[in-house]
Amino acid sequence: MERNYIFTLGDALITFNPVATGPLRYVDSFERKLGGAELNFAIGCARLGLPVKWMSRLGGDEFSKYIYNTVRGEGINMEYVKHVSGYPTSLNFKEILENGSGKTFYYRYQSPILTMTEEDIDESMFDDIAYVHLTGVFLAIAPQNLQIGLSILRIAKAKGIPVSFDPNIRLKLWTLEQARAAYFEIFPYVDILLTGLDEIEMIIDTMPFEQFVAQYNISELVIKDGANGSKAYVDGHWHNAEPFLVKPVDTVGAGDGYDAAYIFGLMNGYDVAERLRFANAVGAMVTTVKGDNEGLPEYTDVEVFLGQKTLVER
Ligand SMILES: Nc1ncnc2c1ncn2[C@@H]1O[C@H](COP(=O)(O)OP(=O)(O)O)[C@@H](O)[C@H]1O
Ligand SMILES: O=C(O)C[C@@H](O)[C@H](O)C(=O)COP(=O)(O)O
Repeated sequence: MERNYIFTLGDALITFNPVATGPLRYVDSFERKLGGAELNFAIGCARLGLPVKWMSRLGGDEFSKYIYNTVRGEGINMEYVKHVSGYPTSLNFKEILENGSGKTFYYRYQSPILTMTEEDIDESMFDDIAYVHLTGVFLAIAPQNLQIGLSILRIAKAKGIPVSFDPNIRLKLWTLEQARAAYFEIFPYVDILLTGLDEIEMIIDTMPFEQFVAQYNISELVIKDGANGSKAYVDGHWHNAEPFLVKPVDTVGAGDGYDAAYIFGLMNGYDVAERLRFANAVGAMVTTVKGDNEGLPEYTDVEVFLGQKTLVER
């Protein structure tokens, strides 16, 4: 069987984007949108043209139907998405400031994904998988999710499937100590670590990056740094990539889009410099559109952004 799919799993959110910037308490209207770190990643992959499977659980409410139809419309494989009744879709209200930076206010107590167990993971599910991508948001949502994540990673390791991981640290969902304990169980399975600069510093504290990757046998440490661009430590060398100058309106989702773009680069044989440049472009593009995933580009949009192609508009 051909291995061509990317596999990810996580919780979907209905994300309410404020129509005005500033403190949430003064915002009286919101736009109903879609979120969830791994789902944003899956949409990012699908828009770039990569086959992707997103595993999840959806409730039986109206929001879950909207999510199902939207995700299906993006062309994401939903073989491992099931509806469960009695669990309402989780909500996320965003606060956005003038500079596009955001805060998250979760209403996420009984997510449908709490019904997922280790028994839902089966070796045969990975026969056609080329890459596995997990993030710390899934791990943070329920205590049993670490064991689910580890089962997936053990299968990936046994089958030689490369694993990427984004800690996506969310201290509104768990404590730093809980997060670190889980991450250090995950790291030995990780090939490509995609992380924010501030979060990797929180996780490994004063340990030098080079020592950390050697200790956990991580082949690529990719560090995202917002408006400063990104860098990677690969094969014993650091590679820096300049940021693109954009006017951000909503920075939430840039990291998820970056991850999808970086994996796209790997799957298409880009060298490190090309991967970083391509992913920087996608991250920057995401910040220019309101919503976690509305700014995720198709491949042609990136070519246009990079000046490699001219679009005929009318
Ligand atoms: N304001 C910005 N200007 C230009 N590029 C940006 C901006 N914000 C994010 N990016 C791009 O998106 C990437 C991911 O954003 P970042 O905020 O660092 O991710 P995360 O949310 O995972 O911490 C950055 O490394 C950069 O390439
Ligand atoms: O899944 C969540 O809890 C939050 C996501 O919906 C959120 O949009 C997100 O993860 C964005 O992350 P970023 O790409 O690091 O900004």
